[in-house]
Amino acid sequence: MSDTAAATAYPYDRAALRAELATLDQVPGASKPDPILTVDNVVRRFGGNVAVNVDHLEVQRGAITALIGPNGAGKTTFFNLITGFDTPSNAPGILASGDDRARWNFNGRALTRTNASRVARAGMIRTFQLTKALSRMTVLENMLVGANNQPGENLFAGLVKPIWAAREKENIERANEILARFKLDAKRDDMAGGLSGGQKKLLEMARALMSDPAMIMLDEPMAGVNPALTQSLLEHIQQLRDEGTTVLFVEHDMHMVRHISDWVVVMAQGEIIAEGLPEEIMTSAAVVDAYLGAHHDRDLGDDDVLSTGVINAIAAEVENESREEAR
Ligand SMILES: Nc1ncnc2c1ncn2[C@@H]1O[C@H](COP(=O)(O)OP(=O)(O)OP(=O)(O)O)[C@@H](O)[C@H]1O
Repeated sequence: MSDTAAATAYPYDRAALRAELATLDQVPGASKPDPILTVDNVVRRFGGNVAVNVDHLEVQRGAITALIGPNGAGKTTFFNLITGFDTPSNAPGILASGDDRARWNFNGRALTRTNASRVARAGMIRTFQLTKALSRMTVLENMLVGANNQPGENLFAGLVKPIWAAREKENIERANEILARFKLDAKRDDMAGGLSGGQKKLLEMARALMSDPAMIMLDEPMAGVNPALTQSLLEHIQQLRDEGTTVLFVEHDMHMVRHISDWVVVMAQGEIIAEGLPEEIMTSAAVVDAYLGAHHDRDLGDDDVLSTGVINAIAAEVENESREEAR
């Protein structure tokens, strides 16, 4: 790409995207210039425990958005809901119009309460905190499971050998390309069960790309990855964004959050309590005070800083500020 093309290739040019994000209100539920995902009124209860209670969230197309928050904040449950692996607790048809209050739209399509395989076909693909690599299949076979044009998915195509064979060939070629990019090509015929934890994470991300998603949702991509593979994972995520894929990821590793995200959403006790640019979310005076108290010399990159107490302190701080502004 020429320099001029790169400079005008918004939203995939990071500097332009960042500049646009910097003009936004840094408040929970902030409107984005071009949201790929919009979520409203999503509630999930487990008995008396409200795990997720998201009023409104917009995820900017083409950006890397980090979803952070302490253990039990509701991040994974939120991922499960949006991707059809779980269903909201709001009763459908609660409005007089018979409309479902919980709703989310992705890439121009209503996906509320849509099952996981349809969500995947709509272009929203997720990975899991604990990798779901199928250990008794080879690496290549795992990749083929990720293709969303598998012959078996369509009875007609499955029965007609030429269509089946052509698709399989196409899928194998694509799998080979992606495996090479992730430096897993040498492992192609090995059982996935024999890969290291970090390689399984890479395989999971590689498999997610088989269906060419518009948005990839990564649940703790760095957990269990050794330092040697960390850099490689970071580069893959940034490369995806640079190619136009929207990335939404949950992560406890604050160095990673600060290093690669364009926007940060903070969740606590099921709610979105703050949103903003990474440097502002992690260094704004209110947040630093709330996180660190007297320890101003400490780096917010430290994982342990994100304790529940600290997040609750931020929530209180944000609430106080909005109350003062309302006066
Ligand atoms: N299947 C379940 N049954 C009962 N409670 C659940 C279930 N899944 C999650 N929860 C509860 O919902 C809340 C949110 O959990 P969730 O795993 O979504 O948080 P999280 O932010 O992803 O945490 P972590 O960072 O530790 O992964 C927690 O209180 C958790 O105990």
